[in-house]
This record gives sequence, structure tokens and C-alpha cells, in this order.
Amino acid sequence: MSVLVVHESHFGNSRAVAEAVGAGITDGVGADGGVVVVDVTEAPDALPDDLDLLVVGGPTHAFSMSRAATRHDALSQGAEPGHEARGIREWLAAVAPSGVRPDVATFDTRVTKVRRLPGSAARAAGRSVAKHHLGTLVDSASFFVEDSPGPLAPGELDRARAWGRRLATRRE
Ligand SMILES: Cc1cc2nc3c(=O)[nH]c(=O)nc-3n(C[C@H](O)[C@H](O)[C@H](O)COP(=O)(O)O)c2cc1C
Repeated sequence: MSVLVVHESHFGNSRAVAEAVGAGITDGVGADGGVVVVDVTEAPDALPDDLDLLVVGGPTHAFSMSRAATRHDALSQGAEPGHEARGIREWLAAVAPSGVRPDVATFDTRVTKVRRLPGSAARAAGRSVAKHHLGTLVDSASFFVEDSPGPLAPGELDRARAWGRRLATRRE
């Protein structure tokens, strides 16, 4: 099973979730299932033709996926430099689809305190997947941070790993 996990992260939380999801997928498919986890700034310009599952995730910024302006806001709030150029919004809009339509799952991180607010980068990413014909959306999930820079709320990495395992085994 060929799997690509693409993450955007400014404070490291979505990256940690992506790595846990990747580990969960490996739990599900076994160590020989090619699971690649990559930062969106280094993600491929075209989806591989043998791709079975694409997972895309990043932080919720201003109720949706990040934009250049919100990424600069993150930087001014102490985020790691080097992640301003491209977010998952821009990557999803630009990446070339593959010949086969992979399953696609999207995730986001967002703040526990405002979890009742409607905005979710995962849902926005799901809409972008459909708009750009990148594959079949099979699931979206949110994982929670305690505050903007983190940390992740207790248990979220375990939940992310379990979600990855479910994604890998859902077609069995
Ligand atoms: C500019 C900016 C806007 C944000 N807007 C929201 C928001 O609308 N809803 C929310 O729950 N969290 C919001 N957050 C908090 C982010 O979701 C949080 O920083 C992110 O989940 C951390 O993940 P990361 O370490 O992968 O960047 C915002 C953060 C920044 C920097």
C-alpha cells in the first residue's frame, strides 16, 4: 500500500500528529507498506501514480487552512521559520492529480478552547480535494492543542495513531 502523508506545521503540533498518523498506518499495513511522511514545503508537485492513500493535514488558521498572512502571524507569534512559503491550501491547489484516484483523508489541529467554533482546516482541505479532483475523500479529523503554540491535548497522539490505523485497514 503506497501512502503519502503531507503536513503543514508552524509550532510542530501538526507534524507530530502526522508522524503519529503515519505510525498508525504502518501499524495497519505492516512495515513493508511504503508510508512517506513529508513537510508540505517538500511535498511532490505531482501525486505518485501508484498512490493508494493521501493524508493531508495542518493547523486551522482563521477558521480555515492557513494563508500567507496567517503564516506570517504565526511567525510573529514565535513559530519555527521556514514554513511561510507554502501551506496545504497552496499545495492542494497546485499538485497534479495521479492517474488513479487515491483515497484521501484530511486532518487539522485546532485549539481546545474554541472547539465549538465551526472553522476547520480539515473540512476546508476536504473541499479542496474535491474541487481539484485529487481523489475520494474518505475521512476528516480534528486533533486539539491546548493553546496556539501547543502543546497537544493529552491523548491526542494516541488518537492520531488509532485514526491512522483505521485509515489503513478500512478497506480490508
Ligand atoms: C494566525 C493564527 C490563526 C489561528 N486561528 C485559529 C482558529 O481559527 N481556530 C483554532 O482553533 N485555532 C486557531 N489557531 C491556532 C492554531 O490552530 C494552532 O496554532 C495550531 O493548531 C498549532 O499547530 P502547528 O503547531 O502544527 O502549527 C490560529 C493560530 C494562528 C497562528
